[in-house]
Amino acid sequence: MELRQSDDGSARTHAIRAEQAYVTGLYERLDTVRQQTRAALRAADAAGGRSGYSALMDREARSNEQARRLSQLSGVENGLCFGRIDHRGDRDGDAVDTLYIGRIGLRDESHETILVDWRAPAARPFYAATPVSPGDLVRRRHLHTRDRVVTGIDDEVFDLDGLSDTDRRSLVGEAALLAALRRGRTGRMNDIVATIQSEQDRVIRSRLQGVLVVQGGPGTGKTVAALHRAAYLLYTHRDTLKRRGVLVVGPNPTFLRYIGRVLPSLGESDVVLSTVGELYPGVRATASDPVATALVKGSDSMVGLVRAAVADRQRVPSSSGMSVSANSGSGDEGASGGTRDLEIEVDDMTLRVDHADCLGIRDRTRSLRLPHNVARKFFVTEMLRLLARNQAEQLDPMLDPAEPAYYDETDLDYMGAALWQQEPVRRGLDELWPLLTPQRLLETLYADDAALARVGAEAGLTESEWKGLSRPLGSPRTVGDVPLLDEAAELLGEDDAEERARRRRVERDRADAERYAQGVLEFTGLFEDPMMGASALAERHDDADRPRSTAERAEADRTWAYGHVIVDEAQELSAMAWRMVMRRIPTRSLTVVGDIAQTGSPAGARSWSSMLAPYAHGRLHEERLLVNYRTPAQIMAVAADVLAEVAPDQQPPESVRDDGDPPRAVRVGAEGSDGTTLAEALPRLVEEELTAIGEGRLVVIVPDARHTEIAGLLPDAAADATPDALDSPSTVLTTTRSKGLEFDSVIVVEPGEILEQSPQGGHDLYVALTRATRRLTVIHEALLPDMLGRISRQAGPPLGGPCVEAPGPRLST
Ligand SMILES: Nc1ncnc2c1ncn2[C@@H]1O[C@H](COP(=O)(O)OP(=O)(O)OP(=O)(O)O)[C@@H](O)[C@H]1O
Repeated sequence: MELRQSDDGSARTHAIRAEQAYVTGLYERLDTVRQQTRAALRAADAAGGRSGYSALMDREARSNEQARRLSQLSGVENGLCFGRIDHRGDRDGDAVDTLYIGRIGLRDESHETILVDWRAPAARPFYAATPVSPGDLVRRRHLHTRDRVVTGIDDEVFDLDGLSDTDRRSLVGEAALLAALRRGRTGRMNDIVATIQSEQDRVIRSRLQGVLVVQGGPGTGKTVAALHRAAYLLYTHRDTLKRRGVLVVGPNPTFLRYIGRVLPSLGESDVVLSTVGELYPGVRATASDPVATALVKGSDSMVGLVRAAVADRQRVPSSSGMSVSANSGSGDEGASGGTRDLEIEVDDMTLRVDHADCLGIRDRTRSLRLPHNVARKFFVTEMLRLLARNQAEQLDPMLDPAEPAYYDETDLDYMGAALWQQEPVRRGLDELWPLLTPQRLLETLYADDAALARVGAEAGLTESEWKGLSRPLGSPRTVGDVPLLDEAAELLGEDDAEERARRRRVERDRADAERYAQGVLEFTGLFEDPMMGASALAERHDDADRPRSTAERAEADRTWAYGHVIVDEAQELSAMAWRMVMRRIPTRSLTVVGDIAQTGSPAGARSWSSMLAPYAHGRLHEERLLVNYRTPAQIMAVAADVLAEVAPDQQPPESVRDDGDPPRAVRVGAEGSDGTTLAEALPRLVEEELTAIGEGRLVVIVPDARHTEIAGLLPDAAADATPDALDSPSTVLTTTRSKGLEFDSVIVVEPGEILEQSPQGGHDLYVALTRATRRLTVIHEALLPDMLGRISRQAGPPLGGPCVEAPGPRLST
């Protein structure tokens, strides 16, 4: 496209006008495509033709595809086109070849590309070109738009000689990146599709296979790059990933809500977002364990513990009246009591099975190496046979057991089946080899100290370790329990007879409903209407088993194998959590995003290779992000001092921004202040900071133990870590809950206490200090830790008021 300077305006104005004309054309085309898709959706919904369940499924699939396309087209309204690249070249004799880059690809009526999808290979130079290696790019232009209006342009010129005189005059310099970074925060992460940097682009376009680790300090764009990678992979490997889906694992529901808008804005909504605490279908765990317990539950000795817990429920009768645990399988019955025969009272008769026979059946059942619930069928059948034989002997003592007819297996099976209907028989056998859910297994284990001691010893736990697991029945489930549930589910397996029966029932009911609907249509005379079929009518009244999207099916299925998994804040995952995640991705196609320097969980990672090598089978590839796009340099310098103390081997990232306000320290309630208490000073400080940031977001980050107290001082701030907490202008969070988030203003309360609160306290403090995009204040009664010396030095000498502060808004007294 040739830009011409008009007589009545600057070259820039003219360039914007020209871009506006192009962008208007793109929106017109978008409107047309939307109309066409809407019509296709209506047609798919109304399609008649074959009736029956499979035809219904086909129709649903077509309709879902059109609906997905329509939602993609609606998601790209804002910032449809955000850039253009001019290649050196002479296609059609032009001096430059121009491509426009946007959120989706568009073609005009004659199938010429008018907008290139940002994920397409042709768009790559827009992100990858640098002044050092520009390839054949002459210029990269960012287009800024509001609604459908072009409000500005930014150019980066790689080859001035390649531009015409007019083009050169129209160059504008405002850096698109910095403009994006300076925007006030809204509590929701935005996509960065217009300003992806080349190191991030490498991450985004890395190949699908293998384990990609993205290590980077705070604010380096790990999360946002990982989300763009999800969109890129879905675009590039649509066939594979459409069937298997993509899972994004984040640290908590607030974080998931924070990032929740990015993928839809990139036209991808069919992705499962989950925390570790929600990864087991039907479970929503948010509570956490004390540090020592979390450490034990996260360690891989839990593999042995869960295995021993299952074996502990495969019992033989004992003389102490309770069933004897028999973990060893050797026949040595352990400490719980001596041996006893199985005795069950049925119809005035005591049925008996020898202890040795019970032991033999149990060991044979175990040797099948089937999951516990699946193997139960064998155990029960064998036990029933022996009970039936005993019953036959007692009913007719004259029968000679040596007589062949006596041992007719069919008779015994028949008698056994009748015995299975008797409550005492069921109860007796259930006690020996119960049908177990993972939840029941763990809850009853935690509530039974004797079982914990047995099972803990078997798994090699110390007394204090297994005692840390003890808790009463009905206690809230913790996030650390979820990987153990998953582990237990693997060992227990499912007896899927019920599910198969359910499906048969659903199909039968659907056929009934269709027959009934056909009758209704005939009765009402509507059967001649081509828009109305019996299956469609039946379906209107029953959509319980309607075909669901890949994401919906994946989310509901514990054994679903995803096509790709992205784990964010991955340093927090314990060894047990990794086992759970890896079960969901047998192909090991993963993106692992995190920062070892920010590990706060006692059971989290200290090194990527030690955590991931066992799974990666040599296919571990690491990319590093080194530039901090969030935290201005002055604030980052304070955080870097903390990092140097707590993890001297880790490098802090370099800030791209130096435009924040100087960080400050405010001392209250002690020497150096006028005695103002924290309770008086904090609400005023919050108010001042909110005024200073205008429309943005503020967080007060507190030591774990003081969350309730400090939330009580700030009634207007959101304090529960609910997903919508970030909709409020101010929020009170612990460091754990603030992971991955960012705020215009951050107030850290009593950093010394955060430092001391756990062995990982220094890392927590580093996380807290790096959440700020503009302003950081530390408020404290106790002396500041030495590692925060810079903030007090920056603050200068005490002013004699309640606070010691650097330039910037002062706390009014
Ligand atoms: N290329 C970019 N263009 C515009 N904004 C960017 C870019 N890269 C990162 N950002 C912004 O920088 C901020 C930090 O990004 P992000 O949260 O992804 O960092 P992170 O590495 O995950 O941080 P942390 O480890 O602290 O969670 C976000 O606001 C993000 O939108």
